Amino acid sequence: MTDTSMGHIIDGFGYAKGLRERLAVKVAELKATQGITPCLVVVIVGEDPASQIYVKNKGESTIAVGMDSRTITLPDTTTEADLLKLIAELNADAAVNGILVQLPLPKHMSSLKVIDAIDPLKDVDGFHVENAGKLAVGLDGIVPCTPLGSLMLLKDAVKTYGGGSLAGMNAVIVGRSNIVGKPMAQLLLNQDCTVTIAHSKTKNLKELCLTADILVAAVGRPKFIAGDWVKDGAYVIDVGINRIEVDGPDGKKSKVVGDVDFDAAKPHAKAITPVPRGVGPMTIACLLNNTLHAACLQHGLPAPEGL
Ligand SMILES: Nc1nc(=O)c2c([nH]1)NC[C@@H]1CN(c3ccc(C(=O)N[C@@H](CCC(=O)O)C(=O)O)cc3)C=[N+]21
Repeated sequence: MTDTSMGHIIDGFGYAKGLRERLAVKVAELKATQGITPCLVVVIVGEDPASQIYVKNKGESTIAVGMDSRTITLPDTTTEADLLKLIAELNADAAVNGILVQLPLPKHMSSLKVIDAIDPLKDVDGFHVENAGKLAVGLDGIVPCTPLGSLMLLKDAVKTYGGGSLAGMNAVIVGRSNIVGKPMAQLLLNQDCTVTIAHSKTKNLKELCLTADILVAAVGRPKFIAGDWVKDGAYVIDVGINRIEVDGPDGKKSKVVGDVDFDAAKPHAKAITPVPRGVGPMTIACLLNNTLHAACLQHGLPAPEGL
């Protein structure tokens, strides 16, 4: 590749580190001026080892920015009624500012019902219908962490490498989940992008992707987006976190890859997020951002600005 204005790697890890540092300053201010220490409670049901790693990371990052962190681990055999009862207790506990119930939940529970039970003001995932609805109609609410973090990276990259705003860009989002695809579409629409949401039934997906100035991959399938699906000069945001087995020097080992074939896509892209160290660390940093935001809302204080 001779064109040095292409293939920039978006440093999500570094951006997230900076965001966490700025959050730590705001948390210290809130403590000093209001005597409030934001508290995040993470609830995990079952013993899925991958989930436990994320939960441990979340807890450590929460403490590192000066917030209080509690993790509640419940057995797989917990009933939905028991989980709803716990959520009601956390809703009523004034010391708790944010509640995150780790997904997916065991099959015998309805995640919609569980999320619906969380006080929307404490819903730091931004998954409650009230927060989803606010985002859809353009009211201030809590915005889901992964789309929020993705937007921050995208705005920064377009500013750095494109010189302008997102207005008028063609955005194609591959994936229509409530957690990433749909809220990402709302955020990009609010930025005056022309947004298309693609999914498993979309016809001519490759051709559609090739129209994208902004391509967001949130399908959950390793390397699903091939290099020749990326238009030259596009901004590529890879939301996928897929653990795959690869051959290492001493047998099989596990590795994390995205939904985009990074090596093949990079020469086409203006800028692209890697996996790991792209969107993932931003998800955690935005969770802390949302916890601080939630604590402010609950105390009738304005949301922190300039982060
Ligand atoms: N209610 C709920 N909210 C969530 O936000 C939520 C959830 N449930 N369930 C599980 C998924 C997964 N998730 C990740 C967050 C950060 C990284 C992350 O920081 N990954 C690093 C390391 C990846 C690695 O090496 O394993 C990276 O991408 O660089 C990964 C995964 C949040 N989730």
